[in-house]
Amino acid sequence: MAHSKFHHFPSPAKLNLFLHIVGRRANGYHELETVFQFLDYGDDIAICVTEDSEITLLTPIAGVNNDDNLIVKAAKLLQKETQIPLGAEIKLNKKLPMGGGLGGGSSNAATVLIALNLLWQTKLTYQQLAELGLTLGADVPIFILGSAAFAQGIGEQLTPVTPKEYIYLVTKPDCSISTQAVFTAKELTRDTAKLNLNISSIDQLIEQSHNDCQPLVIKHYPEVANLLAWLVEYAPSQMTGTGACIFSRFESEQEARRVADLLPQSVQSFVAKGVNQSSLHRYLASVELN
Ligand SMILES: C[C@@](CO)(OP(=O)(O)O)[C@H](O)COP(=O)(O)OP(=O)(O)OC[C@H]1O[C@@H](n2ccc(N)nc2=O)[C@H](O)[C@@H]1O
Ligand SMILES: Nc1ncnc2c1ncn2[C@@H]1O[C@H](COP(=O)(O)OP(=O)(O)O)[C@@H](O)[C@H]1O
Repeated sequence: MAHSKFHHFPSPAKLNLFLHIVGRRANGYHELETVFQFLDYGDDIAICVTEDSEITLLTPIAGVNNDDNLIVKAAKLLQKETQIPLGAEIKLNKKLPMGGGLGGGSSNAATVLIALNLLWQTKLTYQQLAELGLTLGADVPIFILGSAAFAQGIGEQLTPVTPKEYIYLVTKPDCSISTQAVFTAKELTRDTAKLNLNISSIDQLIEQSHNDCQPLVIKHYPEVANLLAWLVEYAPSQMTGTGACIFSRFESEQEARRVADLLPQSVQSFVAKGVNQSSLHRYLASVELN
C-alpha cells in the first residue's frame, strides 16, 4: 500500500426513527429504546497513512480543538489499543450539521476506527471496534455495525431491523441543543414502557412510537416548536435524537424537494434517503483498498 495516498471513506448520518427513554442508570446515563436508520448523506473523511506516529487533522472544525475532535480521539485510541507505530493525516469534509442529533461526531469516530483498522492492518474485529468506540460516544457502535437496528441499553445492544426506506427532508432549526442539558432536565420523562420487539412489524412499531425528548425541547426552544408545527402540515415529522434536527417523511424525492423549496431561507436543510445499510459499509463492500 502506497503511504502517500489519501483514501476516502463515507461517514453517514443516522436518524432515531423513535426514541423512548425507559429508565436511568446509577451513573446518570439513560436506558433507551430506539431504531437507528442511516441516511445516504454525510461527511467524507480522507486518510493518508504516515510512517511516524503523529495523528494530524488537516481540516480543524471551528470551535472544536483538534485534541477534542472525535476523529483524533478515535485514531489515538486505536493507536494506543494496538500499539501500532504508524500515524495518519486526516481530512474531513463536514456536511452534517453538528449537535443536531444526526450523530455526525460518532459517525466520524466510527469511520476512522474502521478505516484505520484496515489501513494500519491492525485487524481488530467489529465487536472490538464497537467496544472501543463506545468509550467515545453512545452512538459509535451503531455506525460500526452499519445496519439499521433496534437499540437498547445506552444504544449498544443492537438488533438489526429493516424498516421501510423512505425519503426524508431533514431540517435544522436555528438553535443548538446540548445532549447533556436534555438528559439532565428534571421534566424529561424516563418511564416509557419497554417494547416487545417484533421485527416483522417494525414499521407498525415505528408508526406508534415517539421521541421522549421532543416535548421538553419544544417547550424550551420555540425555533423547534415553530418549525415542527410548519412541517407537520406537509408530512409526518419528528425530532431525531436529543434534537434539534427534524426529519419529515416522504414517499418521493420530488415531494420532499417541493417542501424544501417552501422552507424559509434561514432554515438549513437537505433531502436524503433512509437506508438500512450504512454508506460506509456499502462502500467497503464494493471496493478493494489499494
Ligand atoms: C441520545 C442520542 C440518541 O442517538 O442522542 P444524540 O446525541 O444523537 O442527539 C445518543 O445516544 C447520545 O449519544 P452521544 O451524543 O454519543 O452521547 P454521549 O457523548 O455518550 O453523552 C453525552 C451526555 O448525554 C448523557 N447521556 C447520553 C446517552 C445516554 N444514553 N444517556 C445519557 O444520559 C450523558 O450525560 C452524557 O454525558
Ligand atoms: N468530528 C466531529 N464532528 C462533529 N462534532 C464533533 C466532532 N468531534 C467532536 N465533536 C463535538 O461533538 C458535538 C456533538 O456533535 P454531533 O455528533 O454532530 O451531534 P449529535 O451528538 O447531536 O448527533 C459537537 O457539538 C462537537 O462539539
